[in-house]
Amino acid sequence: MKKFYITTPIYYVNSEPHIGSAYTTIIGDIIARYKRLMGYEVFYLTGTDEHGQKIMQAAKKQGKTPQQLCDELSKKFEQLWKDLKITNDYFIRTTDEEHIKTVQFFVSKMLENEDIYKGKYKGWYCVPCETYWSEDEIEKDENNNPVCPSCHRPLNFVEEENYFFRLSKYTEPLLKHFKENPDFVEPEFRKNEMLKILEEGLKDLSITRTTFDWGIPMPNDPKHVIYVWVDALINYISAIGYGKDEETFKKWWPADLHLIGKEINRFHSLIWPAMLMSVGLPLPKKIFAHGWLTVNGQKISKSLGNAIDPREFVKKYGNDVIRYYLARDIVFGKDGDFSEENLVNRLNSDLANDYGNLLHRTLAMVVKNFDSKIPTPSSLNESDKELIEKFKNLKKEYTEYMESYKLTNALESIWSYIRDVNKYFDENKPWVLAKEGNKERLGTILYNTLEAFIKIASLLLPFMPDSSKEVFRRLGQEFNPEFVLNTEWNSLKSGANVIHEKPLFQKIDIKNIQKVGEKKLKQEMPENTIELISIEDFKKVDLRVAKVVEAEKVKKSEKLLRLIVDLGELGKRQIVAGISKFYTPEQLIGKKIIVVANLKPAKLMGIESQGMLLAAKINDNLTVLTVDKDIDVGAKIS
Ligand SMILES: Nc1ncnc2c1ncn2[C@@H]1O[C@H](COP(=O)(O)OP(=O)(O)OP(=O)(O)O)[C@@H](O)[C@H]1O
Ligand SMILES: [Zn+2]
Repeated sequence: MKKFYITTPIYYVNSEPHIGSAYTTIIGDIIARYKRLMGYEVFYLTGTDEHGQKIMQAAKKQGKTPQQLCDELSKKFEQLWKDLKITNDYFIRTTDEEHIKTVQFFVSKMLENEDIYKGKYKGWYCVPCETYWSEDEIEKDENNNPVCPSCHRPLNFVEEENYFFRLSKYTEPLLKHFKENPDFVEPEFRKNEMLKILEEGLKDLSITRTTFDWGIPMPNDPKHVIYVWVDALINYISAIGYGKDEETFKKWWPADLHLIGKEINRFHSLIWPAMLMSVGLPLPKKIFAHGWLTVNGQKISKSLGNAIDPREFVKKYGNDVIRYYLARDIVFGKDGDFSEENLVNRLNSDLANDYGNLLHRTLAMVVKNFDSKIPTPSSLNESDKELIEKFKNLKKEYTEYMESYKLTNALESIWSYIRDVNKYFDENKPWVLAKEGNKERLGTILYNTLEAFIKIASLLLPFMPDSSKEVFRRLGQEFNPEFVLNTEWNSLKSGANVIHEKPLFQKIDIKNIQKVGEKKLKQEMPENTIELISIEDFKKVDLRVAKVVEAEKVKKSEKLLRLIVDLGELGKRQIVAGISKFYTPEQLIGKKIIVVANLKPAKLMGIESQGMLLAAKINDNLTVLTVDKDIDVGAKIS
């Protein structure tokens, strides 16, 4: 039997799942169900990533042990996948005893192969991404603080004795693999990003940490815990028995598809393949890095606080509608804004109007003219033959698109056919035939429309499992989409009793909906958690009213302005502020603003800044704080 092994990333259990994590899992489920429909034996894997500093910090914030936090949140992920009817075959947790053993076994092999050495790591680390960054990779924020080039959050400086993986050694073999397997990473533009990194040459990777212990101990030196990404990536083989059940492992490995978000492509397309090369295992066949769901152009994420709870949407619109919307409206591979308006539009026009209504109209006529029984077709004319021919083309197109993961295109093709079937129905005017009493021709048209419909429902099964099953029930057919698709035409059993109930999809008036909107999920990330401070802490900050007396742009900087401000009794100060995108120097001169007067001086682009002005910022908007009534400069703020 043909087999297909597909994986999602394992999700960090630092907070609850959101629509972004659901997106990957739903897309994975669509692909898994499609492959099963095509006769493959499928293993669909998902799970949770539970080690590392990020989880440890989240647990600490909540006064829990990391294990407690992991147990609680991992359950929520597992439950959500059940609620969303995800057909994963296994759910792996990186705190599973078996996984821990496998990771140690894998790393021991890397040690045996002399791919690991001891060294000193000195550089930056992003806890939210659990990623190391070198000095030349980091970015700076407007206050010149180092931030992560991937998620733009603050970085920690790390200096530790670590074990390193000789990743650099695999630059050439990886380049060769990329050249020999041009479809290894998709989409193409994501592959090119990886090639660029490879062409610059890979650096060795620190793969252990010593400053905390929430991780898997290094087998030869348990003071060190294994870097959480090394631990996480191994899940893809530990779940299928690597190192303990050779037969199962051989059956499934190499994976056919690692489905991931674009921000973790480097780990999957470079580091993971190098790790596999190191222990002599074959590489996965394909890595597909999809885009992000965004809100107002920003990534939906737990830590950005714009997370949307998928359960609310499922409750309101149903599982199939969400699945359809995500696959149809967000072009697979690219970023796309998640919008409830667009979702409702898709529901109304594609699902209720084009699709559901066709079944409704046809069944109404079967009830009225054929005593609720599927009629028997008679001889075919040109328009019938064209309908059949067009389905053959659709099936071919659908298979090609689905095989290359062009899910959005596959749905477009199906809808183009649905419009053809609607046209076939309308142009043959069955209501006229009914009036004329031409039962033979009427029966043929209704039969063909329903045959087309059950075929469409079968193609849609991976996308909308509930409504597809419902179509079989309403047409009084045994649920067997494989049979329907493998039968050229006339798969429907005539004489079967149909069920004519309310339409498959109900339209919703966009004006009357109360939007589910953004529901803030619990925030566990430290930088976003509101931390309580005492009044004494607040009093340490000396805030004063100051007047801007001079302002100019800092040469060679897009962001910085140099200001001279008058603080009255405290004299004049020079302040450098990252507000040039929002204010011209002229707009600031004469303004009374708020300044932190007791901040340690710091240099920005070589210019000393002797304080800091206060400004409010959200998304791409910034405003400098001023006073409501006139007051003397130097006035204290409390
Ligand atoms: N906005 C999104 N759009 C599409 N996929 C997403 C989105 N957010 C998360 N994912 C999926 O989840 C994976 C990352 O999982 P992770 O647990 O790190 O979620 P996260 O919300 O991005 O985390 P955090 O905000 O805490 O950094 C991505 O690779 C992708 O598969
Ligand atoms: Zn980051």
